[in-house]
Amino acid sequence: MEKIIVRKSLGLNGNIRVDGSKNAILPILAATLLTDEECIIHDVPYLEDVQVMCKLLESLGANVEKTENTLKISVKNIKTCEAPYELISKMRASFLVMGPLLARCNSAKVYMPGGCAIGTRPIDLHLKGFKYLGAEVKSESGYVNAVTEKLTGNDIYLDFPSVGATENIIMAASLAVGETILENAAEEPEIVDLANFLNSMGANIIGAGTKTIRIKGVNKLHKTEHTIIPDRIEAGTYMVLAAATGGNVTIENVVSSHLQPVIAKLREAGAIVEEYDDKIKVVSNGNIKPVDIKTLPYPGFPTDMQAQFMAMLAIAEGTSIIHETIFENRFMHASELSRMGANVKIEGSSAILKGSSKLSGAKVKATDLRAGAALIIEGLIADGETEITEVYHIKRGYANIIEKLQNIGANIHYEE
Ligand SMILES: CC(=O)N[C@H]1[C@@H](OP(=O)(O)OP(=O)(O)OC[C@H]2O[C@@H](n3ccc(=O)[nH]c3=O)[C@H](O)[C@@H]2O)O[C@H](CO)[C@@H](O)[C@@H]1O
Ligand SMILES: C=C(OP(=O)(O)O)C(=O)O
Repeated sequence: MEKIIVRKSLGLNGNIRVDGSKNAILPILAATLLTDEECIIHDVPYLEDVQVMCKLLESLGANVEKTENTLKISVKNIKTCEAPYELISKMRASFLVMGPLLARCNSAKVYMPGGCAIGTRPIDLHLKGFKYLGAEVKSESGYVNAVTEKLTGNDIYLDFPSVGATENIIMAASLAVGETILENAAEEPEIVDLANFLNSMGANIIGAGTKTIRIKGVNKLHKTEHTIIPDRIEAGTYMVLAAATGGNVTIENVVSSHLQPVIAKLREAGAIVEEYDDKIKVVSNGNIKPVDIKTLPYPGFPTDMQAQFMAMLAIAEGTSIIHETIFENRFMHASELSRMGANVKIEGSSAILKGSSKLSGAKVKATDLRAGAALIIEGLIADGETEITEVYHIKRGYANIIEKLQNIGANIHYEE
């Protein structure tokens, strides 16, 4: 069983380049199903999730060509409108093929992506969107079946600004007849990247990045070439890691406007954060001040950075409170961090952290992707050695993380 071994490594120093965004490329890969022409995608992060999505596209009829950091995808013909269980069940984002399949073939059968360690993660808002666009949607045992004569634009209000539902609806509405107005849409930068990708294929989408998105359906989408935005969560993870270890690290290939809540909270915690055009430098003496955090939809503080901050705040001089409002079960990392000496108590959707400077390495388990990142951060500031298992979670979202951290002086490696 593969493990990550981490030893205390303070004062990390150097540069790290961030890859293209996982959460941007996954919907964009799904969107390639909307055209029979070739899509070329640059700055591709070769993550486990990207490999799964490519396999899923291939199972539906895509021809996928990989070269260094670039993917060429053509889906001349859709072979089947049924997305297989084995691939859909591997990750949540696989459900994003439903909107494109429905738009291109007028029918789709997709297995439920299911819940996961961070919450139940229902898909009701995606399905509500398809129904409003004129599809007949049936949830059968374990899968969703949807058919339509032709999708038709409509006004859709999302009860919650779900990232995935916004993406699925935008993709489906792009080839619908007439206009769709999506209210209370998610505003994440990854939504903007998807809309830019679709517009470059000939779609007519305005308002992405705001709460109201207008999509005028077009008859056909065509070939395109697109570069994925930098991964703000990967960047944020390295920023926290630099602050927690008392480092001096420059993170390259970042859009600092995507990281404002993370920057603000790091500054409150005592780190110096300098913003440049496409770089951010984090300098810290390792003395962390307590801060309170509340996760919120963008532009609020991202839930995907909550675990990493918890790891850092474990050594703060005082009490911090973290309130998780997006997922109902996203504190699985708390008990793993406690094994290393973090003083954290969970009360409903809040975690109360009493800073403790005494952390020591332990055998711990990555319960999900960001939990895994948090354990790496904790391992770098804890005395002795930390052994992290279930590292496949970490590989879902961080390409070459071990090499990147070794390059800035971290004592970390894989072990079989
Ligand atoms: C691949 C990808 O982009 N993943 C991101 C995406 O996930 P994802 O798109 O799954 O997240 P959503 O924004 O949809 O989910 C947010 C909340 O809405 C709920 N919900 C969602 C859909 C639905 O139909 N019904 C419903 O109740 C979810 O259970 C959750 O509690 O946004 C999350 C919130 O920023 C991030 O943590 C994930 O990293
Ligand atoms: C929760 C995450 O991703 P996903 O939605 O792909 O599970 C994440 O990136 O932290």
